[in-house]
Amino acid sequence: MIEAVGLTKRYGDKTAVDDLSFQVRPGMVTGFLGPNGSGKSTTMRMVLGLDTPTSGHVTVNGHPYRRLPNAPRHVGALLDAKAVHGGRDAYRHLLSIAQLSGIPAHRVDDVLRLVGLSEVAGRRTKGFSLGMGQRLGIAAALLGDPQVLLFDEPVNGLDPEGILWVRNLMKSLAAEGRTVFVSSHLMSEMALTADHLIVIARGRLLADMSVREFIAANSAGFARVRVPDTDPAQREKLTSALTTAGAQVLPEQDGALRVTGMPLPRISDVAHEAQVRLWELSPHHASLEEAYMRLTQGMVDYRSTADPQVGMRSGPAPDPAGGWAGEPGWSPPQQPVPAAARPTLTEDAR
Ligand SMILES: Nc1ncnc2c1ncn2[C@@H]1O[C@H](COP(=O)(O)OP(=O)(O)OP(=O)(O)O)[C@@H](O)[C@H]1O
Repeated sequence: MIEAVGLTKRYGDKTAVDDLSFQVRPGMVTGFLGPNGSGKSTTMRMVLGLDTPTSGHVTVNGHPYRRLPNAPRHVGALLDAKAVHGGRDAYRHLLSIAQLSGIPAHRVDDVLRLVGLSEVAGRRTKGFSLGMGQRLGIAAALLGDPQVLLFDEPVNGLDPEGILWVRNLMKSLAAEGRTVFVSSHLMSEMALTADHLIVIARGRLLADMSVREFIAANSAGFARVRVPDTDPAQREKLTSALTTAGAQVLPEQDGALRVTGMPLPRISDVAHEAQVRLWELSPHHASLEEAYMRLTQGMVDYRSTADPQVGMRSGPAPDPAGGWAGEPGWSPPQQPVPAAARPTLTEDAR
């Protein structure tokens, strides 16, 4: 268990982490989300005793990291996979960590096997690809067979097979009763991996709840409605009838309509009364990515010039009723969505 109470870190005028309190419990994967520069890495560094809080405190299994007896046997972390002595081979890199931490040497072979690097154990790490470096970093985190694990962006640079492997690894570590705290920018991946979410922005806590509760609380469901493509006038007619009846209607790029503020049976009735035939009337379940974008809108410090959120912001305000996104039986998308490349960053004019 990781517990932060009033955790605060200031660098001069900059408050990187601001009065943060949360618990990361064992037996589940807890996702740590936040826009760039929101304080995730600073928080993780304070958990690991690499940075000292300005005020507040954070403990691991009841002790500050620096006072944990034999800390590497209790806590493993992947913070920066590039922070490796490139002149050493993978085996020696891990062996030196094991020796410094009093971990038996046979664990090196165990973790190399676990992460799939046994065959390249004798190769210098400076020739490693980004994905191999991530696997080596994960191996180092697992060396002490710790009960508490922190991973900062563990799927960075991994191919789809590697991403699936990390997902299954996180889940199996949690299923063994370990505490797994993982930050990521890949919302689709978090939806598939995490049970619980801690979301921060500008150093402050925005949400601490299950993935399912998070989506229900931060998204509004909508209906997709499609009329026969052969008759554009029908689309106009339906848009007008639905708007008159109190719904909000937005055109989708593929010709369908996005309707909010009206239940599906009522949409069907309005279409029937307007004598418009429907080819599609389907509920849309918001994704974690959409819910996250809504929650953190206006709280990002950096934004790309070609803003990928523009389409989101033109949508209606969040519906406090939650629409049908919160219905029982909701489940996250099963197909991983390709991750958007990180945009070029420009400082937001605030
Ligand atoms: N050593 C430092 N000195 C001064 N400012 C710092 C330092 N470390 C972090 N910061 C600032 O604190 C804020 C939080 O940074 P942090 O790296 O924790 O965010 P993050 O959520 O991990 O970001 P990202 O998702 O981009 O990795 C940023 O504005 C950053 O510039």
